[in-house]
Amino acid sequence: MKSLLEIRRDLHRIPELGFEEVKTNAYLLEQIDALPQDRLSITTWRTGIIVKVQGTQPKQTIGWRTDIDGLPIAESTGLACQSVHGGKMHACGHDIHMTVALGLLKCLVENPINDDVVIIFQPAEESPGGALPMREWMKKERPDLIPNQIYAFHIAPEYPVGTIATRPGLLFANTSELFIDLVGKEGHAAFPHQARDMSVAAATLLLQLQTIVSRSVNPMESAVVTIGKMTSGTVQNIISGQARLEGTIRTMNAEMMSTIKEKIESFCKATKIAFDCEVQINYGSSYYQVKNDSALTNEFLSFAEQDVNTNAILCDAAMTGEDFGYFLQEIPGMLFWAGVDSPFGLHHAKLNPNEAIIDYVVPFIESYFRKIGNE
Ligand SMILES: CC(=O)N[C@@H](CCC[C@H](N)C(=O)O)C(=O)O
Repeated sequence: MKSLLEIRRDLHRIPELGFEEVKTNAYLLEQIDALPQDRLSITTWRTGIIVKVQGTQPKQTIGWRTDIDGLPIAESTGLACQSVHGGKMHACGHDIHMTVALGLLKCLVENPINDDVVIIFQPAEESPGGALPMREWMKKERPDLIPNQIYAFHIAPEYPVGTIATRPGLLFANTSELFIDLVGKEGHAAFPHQARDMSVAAATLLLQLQTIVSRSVNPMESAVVTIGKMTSGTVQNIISGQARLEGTIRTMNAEMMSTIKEKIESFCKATKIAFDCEVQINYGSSYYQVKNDSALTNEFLSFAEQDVNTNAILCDAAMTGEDFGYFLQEIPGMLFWAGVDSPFGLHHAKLNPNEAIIDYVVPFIESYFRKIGNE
C-alpha cells in the first residue's frame, strides 16, 4: 500500500459523483489488494466496497464507514494535487475520510484485534444517497457483514487538528432535497403581456420560500430552507418560459419536515395561479437524521478526554445531513467531527484540510477500536 499522504493526494485528484466512483473504487481496491490478504474478505456493491478483517477471538463485529464520492464544484485551491476532473472536487473531505479508513484497515491487518471489523466504503453520500440501498442490500444478501456497532467521522474545518467533537443523541439533521420546475410561455422581451415569465415567477417563489422558516417554524425550534441553484432563460431579450429552483430542507424532526413541505406546496400552488404556469415539485433524496447512541457516545467521549493528544468537545447538533444516519437507524453507533483547520468550510471550492489530521486520527481510532474490540 502507498503512504497515506500519497493516497490522500491521489484520491483528491480524482473526485467522482455519487454512484460514478469507478476510478475511486479501482484505486481503493488496488490499495486493499496490496495488503496481506490472509485475514481479509473483500466484497463489492455497485461502486462501494466492504472489507472484513477477521479478528483473533471475535465476539462481535465492529464497523467503520467512510463515504467515497465528491461534489460538482470546480476546485480553486491551486494545490499540486488539485482535481483533474473538471467541475468536480472532494470539497467535503471524503478523500481524507477514505484515506483514514485505509489507514485503519492497514493497522488492523498488521495487528488484528479480537473482534472482527468491517470497513465500509460507501458511495453517493452527497447525492442521491448510498447508505440506505447499501444497508438494505447487506441485510438481504450479506447479513454476515452487518456490524454490531458502527462508527464514522467527518472532517470539521472550524476546529484545529486534534479536536474531536460530538454529542450523544441528535447530531445531524433530517434532510430532503428540493427541485421545483416552472413552465410558462417564452416570448419577446418587448411583449411581456403575450408571455408568461418564469424568471419573475421563480424569483417571487424563491423569496416566498424564504419566509417559511421565519414565519411558519416555531422560533424555539429550527429548520433550513436553502435554494442553492436557480436557473432560468436563454438570452437577455427573451422572456424565459422555463425556470428551475434546486435546494434542500433541513429539520430536527420528521414532523417539521412535513410542515415545511406543506408550506412549499402551498406557495407552489399560489405561484401556479398567480403566474398562470405549471409547477412541478420533486423532493429528490432524503436522509434520516444522524442520532448517536448515547451510551456508545459517552464511552467514546470518555476515551477521547483521556487521550493526551485529543481535545474532546461536546458540540451542538448541526443542520448538516449525512446518510450515515441510515446505518445508525438500525445499528448502535456514533459519528464525530474531527478538526482539519481550514479557513474555507465544507463545500467550498478552496477547502484545504490540514493533512496532519491523517497521522493524528488513524492511531486515535485504532486505539479506540483496540479498546472496544479487545474487551
Ligand atoms: C456533511 C454534508 O455536508 N452533507 C451533505 C449531505 C447532502 C444531502 C442532500 N444531497 C441534500 O442536499 O439535502 C449536506 O449538504 O449537508
